Amino acid sequence: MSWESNEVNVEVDGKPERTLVLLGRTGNGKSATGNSILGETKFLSKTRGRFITKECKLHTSQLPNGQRINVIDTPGLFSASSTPDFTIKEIVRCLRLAKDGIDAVILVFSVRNRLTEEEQLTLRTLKILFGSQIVDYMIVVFTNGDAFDDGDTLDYYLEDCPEFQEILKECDDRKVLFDNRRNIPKSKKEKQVEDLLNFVEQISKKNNGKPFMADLSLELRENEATLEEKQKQIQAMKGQSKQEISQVKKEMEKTYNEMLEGIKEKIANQLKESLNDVKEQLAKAQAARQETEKKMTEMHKLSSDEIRRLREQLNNAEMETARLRRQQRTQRCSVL
Ligand SMILES: Nc1nc2c(ncn2[C@@H]2O[C@H](COP(=O)(O)OP(=O)(O)OP(=O)(O)O)[C@@H](O)[C@H]2O)c(=O)[nH]1
Repeated sequence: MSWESNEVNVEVDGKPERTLVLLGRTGNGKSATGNSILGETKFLSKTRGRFITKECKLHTSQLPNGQRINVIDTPGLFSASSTPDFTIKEIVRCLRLAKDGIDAVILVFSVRNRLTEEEQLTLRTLKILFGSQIVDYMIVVFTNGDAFDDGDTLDYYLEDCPEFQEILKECDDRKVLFDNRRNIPKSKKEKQVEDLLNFVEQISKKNNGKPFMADLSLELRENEATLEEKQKQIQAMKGQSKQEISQVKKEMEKTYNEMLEGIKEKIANQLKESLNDVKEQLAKAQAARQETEKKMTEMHKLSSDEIRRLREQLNNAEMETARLRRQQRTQRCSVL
């Protein structure tokens, strides 16, 4: 229990618990945002040293209205350095942690970091990987709100960042600015969390209370429930022979592994598709950049040639003027 009774007022539609997943590049402030949402430091954020989130983790807090807030922090899942195996493993871990599905996907960006090329393709990647309905659950959090302490605003900042336009348009402009520093005024701390959680409630209403990825989470949970049931059966088989017990154990492990492999394969196929798409988009962007550079070099060469030509013309004209002057002088001398 972290938020005290008079803090963070959110109108809830009765759901006792909400699960939020934080996604974003390493260093954008996911763990720090998770702590701000929970109202206390539960995730390790690299304030000092070089702590990097290595696997999906869940922490929980309770709001004054009794609602539990589960926050899942993730490692940088879509960076160029993450292998597909690692990403699949972490997505499965995240789905397992989100027992009742995901109520909101929080995309975390920092107003202090420029977007990388991969980040610019975030929306495409997420849509291919998780389906286009992901946008109905998305909220964009911009961290390092303190960068605007001198009076700038997020809207003013975004005017200069066309790369965010599509993401924000697709998620109905659900965006919140977070200042994750610990010693900020209490009212500021509460307001940013309240704004975020009000968006979560809005999302739930819009999606008729159905969380995101609920089906896959349910599939995992049901299989885990079967697994637990089988384990109980094994414990109850005390009178049976070792052979019989080992047979049931084997069957149980086989069924569970098959289910897990099925889910992993589903995710792997979608991941492959999204990685190919990212590769293709990056190659296109690189080709376009090379083409522009080539054109610039040609233009530069053309203008250098032009300058050289004009300079030669100028030299010739000067030489001609000098020649004419000399001629005039000679003529004048011969007349005299
Ligand atoms: N001034 C300021 N610093 C922030 C803010 N949010 C995060 N930071 C700092 O940014 C750095 C990175 O934050 P993290 O929360 O560790 O980032 P992360 O995205 O979780 O990174 P990984 O754990 O590596 O995935 C830390 O030093 C934070 O203290 C903010 O709003 N303002």
